[in-house]
Amino acid sequence: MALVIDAWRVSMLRSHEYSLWSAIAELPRVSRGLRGVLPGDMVYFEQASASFILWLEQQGTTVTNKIELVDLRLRGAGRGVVATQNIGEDDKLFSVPRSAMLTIQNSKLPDDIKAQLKDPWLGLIVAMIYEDQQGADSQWKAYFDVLPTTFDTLMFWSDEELQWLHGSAVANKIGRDSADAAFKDRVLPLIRAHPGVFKLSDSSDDNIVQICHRMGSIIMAYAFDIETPESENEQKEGEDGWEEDDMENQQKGMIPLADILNADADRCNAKLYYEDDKVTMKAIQPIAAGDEIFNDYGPLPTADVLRRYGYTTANYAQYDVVEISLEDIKLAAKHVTKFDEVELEARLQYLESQDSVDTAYDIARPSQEDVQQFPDELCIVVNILTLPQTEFEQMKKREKMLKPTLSIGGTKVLSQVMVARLQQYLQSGQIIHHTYDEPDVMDGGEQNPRRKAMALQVIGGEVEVLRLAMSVLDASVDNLVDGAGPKRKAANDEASSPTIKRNKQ
Ligand SMILES: C[S@@+](CC[C@H](N)C(=O)[O-])C[C@H]1O[C@@H](n2cnc3c(N)ncnc32)[C@H](O)[C@@H]1O
Repeated sequence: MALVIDAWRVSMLRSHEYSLWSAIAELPRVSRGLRGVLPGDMVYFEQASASFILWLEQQGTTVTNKIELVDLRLRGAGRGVVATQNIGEDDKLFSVPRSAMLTIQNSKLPDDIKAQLKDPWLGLIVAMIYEDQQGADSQWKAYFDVLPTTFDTLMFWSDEELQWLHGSAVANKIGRDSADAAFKDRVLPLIRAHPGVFKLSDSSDDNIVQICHRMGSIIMAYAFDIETPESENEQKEGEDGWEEDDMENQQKGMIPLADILNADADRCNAKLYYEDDKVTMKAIQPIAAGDEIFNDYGPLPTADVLRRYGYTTANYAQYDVVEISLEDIKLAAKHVTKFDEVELEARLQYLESQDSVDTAYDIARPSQEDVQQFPDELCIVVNILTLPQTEFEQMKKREKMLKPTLSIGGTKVLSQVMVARLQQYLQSGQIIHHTYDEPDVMDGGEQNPRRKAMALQVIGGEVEVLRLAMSVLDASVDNLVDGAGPKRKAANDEASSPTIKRNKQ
């Protein structure tokens, strides 16, 4: 099928002219509507898009004339791609040559520096810093001009803003300190050791670490795990007779245009296919004219979408989870059983010896496909922690683990944990003062109302998971009298085998 780059370019330039001029005519109205988007930004945004499209063509990218790059800042989604005509399933949307990808291999970073960068993430960060510093001399200049310079990912939230997420385990997963340490210990010395290469001699250490954070955040939200071309695999296979592990065949890289697609759970309608010399984005279902083209970020909880990508939509709520820690479980077990530390510790040591205890567990929504609301591993832990002493001794002697069907004791422990977790969420203050549909969350002089609204969405989703879990635990009390326990999904029923499953999370 012939892909028509000219039509794409012309259509883009037309739409560029149209949107540029109509935007200028409507500036007072548009800029009021676009929070934080100033008139100068509008022009720069359009120009950067137009240059990017010309650059794609120069790089050998081919694009169907049925799609268009659009400005979605009104709904806080930056740039995106929409269908301008109906698109059929399997239709090619665009192909990007491998030579246009920004990878450490394709970068002009000197080979001796590349050789020192074994970590794919840090390697790509350094390659991007190098290319960005080259300015107009970089192959990717026009691409850098459409990449973001500010972020709403959690890495960039202030401590005060992170308080809005109080209760959610996501606040502990940001990894700012470890990223800082990696940048200071491994990237900074490399950059300082090659002042002629990186052109950052005038920048302070803090400044360079900030640049690392910018590139790291772009990679987190935009990069792909790039599959090695089949031909290279065959070559390698031929050399030593062994097929390489899939993970080893992947490197991190930026794929211009493929990464302009936004994503939303349930609305993914396109997929990237790797070929020897290029990657091709294809429609995986019919797409109607006017519809946005979406990629897939996978089944991520809202909290992780916010952490990694800096936005939230209601569609990810189906994957929301509440993390409960082993510490929370121990406290609740102590309260329910009245066992002393020694007794509880003996059980934990036993679980540890069986490789059957983890530091935290996720409680999921009951509706989540192929995911247990209460993981079997968790059920076994709370059952064993609450087992009467004689039964615990017998179990050890028999060398057989309990079934993962929740016991009365286990259910009580989990109920206690849910109550304790709910209190932690309440301490964020958000649940008390706001509800989902209270628009005043956007007002009240808050410095960053969008961030606050997104935090509220995360907390609201996780509290809903807790509420659903509590109602299942409550309802199971009657069943427990018959020893049935809370219902689990049929698909997971193999887990009720008498031996414990050993898959650590
Ligand atoms: C791979 S990029 C997509 C292109 C991006 N919109 C741009 O203008 O560069 C991922 C980023 O796009 C934004 N994004 C992706 N999907 C979104 C959605 N459904 N709603 C809002 N923003 C979205 C987020 O800022 C995310 O970090």
